[in-house]
Amino acid sequence: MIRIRAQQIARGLSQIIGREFLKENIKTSIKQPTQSQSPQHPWSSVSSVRTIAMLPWPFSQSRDFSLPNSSWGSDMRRLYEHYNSQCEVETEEGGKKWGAWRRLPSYNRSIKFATGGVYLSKIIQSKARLFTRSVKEPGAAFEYVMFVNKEEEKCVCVFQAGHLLEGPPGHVHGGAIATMIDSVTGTHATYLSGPVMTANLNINYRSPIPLGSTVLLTCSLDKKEGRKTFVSCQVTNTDGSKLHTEATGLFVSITMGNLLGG
Ligand SMILES: CCCCC/C=C\C/C=C\C/C=C\C/C=C\CCCC(=O)SCCNC(=O)CCNC(=O)[C@H](O)C(C)(C)COP(=O)(O)OP(=O)(O)OC[C@H]1O[C@@H](n2cnc3c(N)ncnc32)[C@H](O)[C@@H]1OP(=O)(O)O
Repeated sequence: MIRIRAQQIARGLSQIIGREFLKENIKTSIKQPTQSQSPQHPWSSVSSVRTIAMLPWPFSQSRDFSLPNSSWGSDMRRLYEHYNSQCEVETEEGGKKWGAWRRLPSYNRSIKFATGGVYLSKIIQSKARLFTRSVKEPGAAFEYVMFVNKEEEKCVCVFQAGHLLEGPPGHVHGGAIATMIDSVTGTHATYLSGPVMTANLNINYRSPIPLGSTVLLTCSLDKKEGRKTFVSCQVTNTDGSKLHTEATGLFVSITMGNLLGG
C-alpha cells in the first residue's frame, strides 16, 4: 500500500518538476545527447527519476498556468518574452538547442492521489488544488511564471498580483507576497535538491507592492549543507530599481516517507 502511494506521489512530483523536465529525461535515456544539447537536471543522475520518466503520463489534459493569458499586462508579457526567448536558442547550423533558462510549467493539481498524505478522505483529496492556482478567473489572483537557470543556480518569477490579493488598501497582502516567495524559493530548492519542505522563511517587507502591478522575484542558492538548502530571494519592480521585499529560506530534503507520515 505504502509502496503504491509512493509511486503515485512520485508521479505527482514529476508533474511538479514539469513535463519539459520529464521529456528531457526521456530523451536522455533514449538519445543520450551531449551536455550542450540538453543540460541535465540534478535528479537525472538518480535512477528512480529515469523510472518515473518512463511511466505513463496521468494528467494529459492539465492546463499549464504559466503560459500567457489575456489578463497579462505589458510588463508581464515583456518579461515573459525576455526569459522565454533565452530558453531555446539557434545554433550556428540553424538548429535549436536549450538556452540558459528553462521555463517551468505549472499546474493546479500537483499530486493526483496522494495530496494531503494518508490522512485526508478521498473527497478532499479529489478536490485538493495548488493554492496559488486555485482561482479560475484569469488575472484575479496569482499570475506568475517561473524560469530557472541551472548554470547560475538562479530562479526568477514574473508575478502579476490580481485584485483578490489586496491587503493594505490598493496594495498586495503580505501573506500573498510570502506565498509567492515560498513557492518560488521552494521550487528553486526542489529543482536544485529534489523533494524538500520549507523549514524556515524570513521575510523583510521594505516597500508595499501596488495591487495589479508586476514584480520580479529573483532567487539564488546561498549554500547546501547536507539535507539543508539555503535560498535567498528579492522582490523588486520590473527594472530592479525598487526593492519591495527580501527573504531567506531554509529547505530540508525529505523522502516520500515524510509525506506519508512515516
Ligand atoms: C512531494 C512534495 C514535496 C514538497 C515540494 C516542495 C516544493 C515543491 C516545488 C514545486 C511545487 C510547486 C509549488 C510549490 C509551492 C509551494 C512550496 C512550498 C513548500 C511548503 O510550503 S512546505 C509547507 C510548510 N512546511 C512545513 O509544513 C514543514 C513542517 N516541518 C517539517 O515537516 C519538518 O520539520 C522538516 C521536514 C522541515 C524537518 O524535519 P526532519 O525530521 O526531516 O529533519 P530535522 O528536524 O532533523 O532537521 C534537519 C536539519 O534541519 C535543521 N532544521 C529543521 N528545521 C529548522 C528550522 N526551522 N530552522 C533551522 N534549522 C532547522 C535541523 O536542525 C537539522 O539540522 P542538522 O542536520 O544540522 O542538525
